[in-house]
Amino acid sequence: MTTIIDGKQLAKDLNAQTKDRVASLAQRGIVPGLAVIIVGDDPASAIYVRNKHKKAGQLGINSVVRQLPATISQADLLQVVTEYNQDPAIHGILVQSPLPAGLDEQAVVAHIDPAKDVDGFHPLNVGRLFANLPGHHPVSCTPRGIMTMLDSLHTHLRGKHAVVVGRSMIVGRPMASMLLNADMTVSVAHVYTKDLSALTQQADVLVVATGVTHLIKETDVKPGAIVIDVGMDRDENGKLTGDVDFDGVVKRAGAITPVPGGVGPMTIATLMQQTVDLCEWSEERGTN
Ligand SMILES: Nc1nc(=O)c2c([nH]1)NC[C@@H]1CN(c3ccc(C(=O)N[C@@H](CCC(=O)O)C(=O)O)cc3)C=[N+]21
Ligand SMILES: [Mg+2]
Repeated sequence: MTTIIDGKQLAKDLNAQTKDRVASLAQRGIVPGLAVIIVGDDPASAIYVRNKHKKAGQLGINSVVRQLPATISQADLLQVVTEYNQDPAIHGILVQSPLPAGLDEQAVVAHIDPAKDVDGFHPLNVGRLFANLPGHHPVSCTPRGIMTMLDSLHTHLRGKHAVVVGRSMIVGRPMASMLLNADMTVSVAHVYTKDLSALTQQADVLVVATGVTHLIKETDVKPGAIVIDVGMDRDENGKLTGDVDFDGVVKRAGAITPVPGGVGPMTIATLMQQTVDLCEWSEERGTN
């Protein structure tokens, strides 16, 4: 029997925990604050930001959405980040990706106070994850949410083989680091990988984040494998689908995430979790 990993339900469970933590903070007069900066008027980004804002409100997080024109200068954008860096009511800052052409996204991310870097994209936090340094630090929300999904299966990961397909800064690379930090043997595949299928067939845990619709078929998967689909692709009818051919792979996998209703909802729930983490950590340090 194949386990369908219910990302919606897991997100609900995680959000309930986050809401409890927010309530405990409220008893001490503390409200976690999240600043979401959105530049330009990309309609998909607007929907994502609205969803995050709505979820934050439901959990008692104070979310501030700052809509900026696509014509804003790099210097003015950095100044907005500075403003939130200095605002004690804000614990997490997120700059919605992608930024319009002409703006330097890496420079903007590097300008965020690492202690408020709720996406975990700041180079300092990327380095902390890569080095597996001890202590509190934010990490990329999608792979962290995937680790929570893996935890929910209560399977032994140590020494098992994880194959991550995709090497982006947001998913593939931090995912590989987290799986390595969980004592897995990790392979990272990408667009230049030769004989991808021979590699993916060795995976006990297979994470696919390529943006290539239905790249992974039933015969690419080891029987009983855990298959995590990070794809958010549109099929020929405009319907959301993944990088994994779910209908085929579900026959062979031990566990699999659907799209939609898998990794996506967990990403948002993890963002909320990490906003509250940042708030609690700043309280522990006494610096906010
Ligand atoms: N700085 C930054 N941080 C982000 O975390 C970030 C970003 N920029 N830019 C855009 C991407 C995209 N992203 C999604 C999160 C959840 C769903 C999600 O909940 N998806 C639902 C379905 C949504 C639908 O039906 O369209 C699902 O998979 O079930 C989607 C997309 C976060 N992003
Ligand atoms: Mg999903």
